[in-house]
Amino acid sequence: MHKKIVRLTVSDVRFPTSLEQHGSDAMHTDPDYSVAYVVIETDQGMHGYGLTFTVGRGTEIVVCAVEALSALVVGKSLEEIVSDFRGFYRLLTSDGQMRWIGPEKGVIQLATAAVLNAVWDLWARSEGKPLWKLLVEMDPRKLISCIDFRYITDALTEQEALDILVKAQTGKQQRVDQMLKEGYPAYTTSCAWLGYSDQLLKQLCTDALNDGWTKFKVKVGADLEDDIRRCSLIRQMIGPHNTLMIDANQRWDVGEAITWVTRLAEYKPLWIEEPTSPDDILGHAAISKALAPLGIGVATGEQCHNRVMFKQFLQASALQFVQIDSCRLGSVNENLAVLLMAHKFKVPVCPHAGGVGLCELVQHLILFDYISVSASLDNRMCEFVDHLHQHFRSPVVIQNAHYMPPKDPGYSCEMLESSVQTHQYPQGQVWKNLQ
Ligand SMILES: C[C@H](O)[C@@H](O)CC(=O)C(=O)O
Ligand SMILES: [Mg+2]
Repeated sequence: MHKKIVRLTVSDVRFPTSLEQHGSDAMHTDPDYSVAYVVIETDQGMHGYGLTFTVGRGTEIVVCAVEALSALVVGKSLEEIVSDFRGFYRLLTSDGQMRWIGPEKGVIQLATAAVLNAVWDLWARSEGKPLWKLLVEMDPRKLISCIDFRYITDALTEQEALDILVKAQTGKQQRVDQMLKEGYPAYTTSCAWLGYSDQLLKQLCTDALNDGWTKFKVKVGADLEDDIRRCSLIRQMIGPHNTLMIDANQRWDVGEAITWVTRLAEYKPLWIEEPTSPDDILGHAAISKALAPLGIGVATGEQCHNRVMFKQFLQASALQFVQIDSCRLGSVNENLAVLLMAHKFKVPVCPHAGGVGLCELVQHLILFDYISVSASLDNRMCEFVDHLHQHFRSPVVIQNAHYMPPKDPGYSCEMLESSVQTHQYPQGQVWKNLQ
């Protein structure tokens, strides 16, 4: 049946997380976790929900960008879109006038992600499947037809991508069954935001260990003595066999990153995340080379804005862990391209999640990666952050530090209407109360 999109609405929804320093790091000291929240509606009354993540001020600019894109979506039918999803992706990202304010980066790319996430949600709902299942059960050729290969064929051709997907058909059902039983391994960032006191860090780490967590990420980068104290504390608490990662959120220059992380090497971090500017591919390559003898890898991606950047990171051996983000890249379409490139370059994918709704979204992509692309869990895990899940209709389910595959149809990012109303900025009650 034809499903024509007749309306797109977008809301600026913010949560005052900065009040308690949730989400704080060396560069984002007062984040208010927020979303530009998109709802599309068809002439038959079906809805698709999408979002992109932001950290407070500036969300109104993303909202404007979504409004600018809406004319390209409203009036199209879902069938028309998915029969040539690559073409539709290009329509949004290559509009002859709007591409000037990108292309495929910054605010316009965040807005593209929000809109396309809603379209993917609508597609999965219309098929009655959670998104990961829609992807896993899709014919490989159809999947490939959703990806824009422009600018990446020197690293991955369509044929190579197809071969990867076809090869991974073997053993697929066992991996589906395994995921349904055990879930996908996760790590937690919730214990050690930069603004948390040592006392809170200890309390949260104790709780997390009791809940079965074995992999922990700590924010670093503002003050070396603080980092030494906090890393030493957390390493003592988790013991030598659990995994520690550190995240500097782009705080350092290249040389400074190498010196600083070398000082933290005794705490045996698996990776240093975002050591320097997210655009500095050769800088990341230099850091990777310098830290390799210490057994520390470089992870990045939460602000890597498109497949072309990821291509170069991979070509330059500038990262050892690919951190896809469901809202930074151009939705599922562009994430598929990066998952396939990472597989070709043999680099594990450990997605960025957290924020508002990022865990809900990215769990679908990493399940697809395991079942249909990588077929491996080696050195792989997905971030989890324990904030704001109560605002979603189908929140993530974590069991024994694993993401359990979502069962509800769609892409899991429909928010509760009451949460949207009370947190709209600036008119929602939560914000009125703070004035
Ligand atoms: C501002 C965000 O909370 C950021 O610190 C998240 C992040 O870097 C991560 O989860 O990794
Ligand atoms: Mg990070």
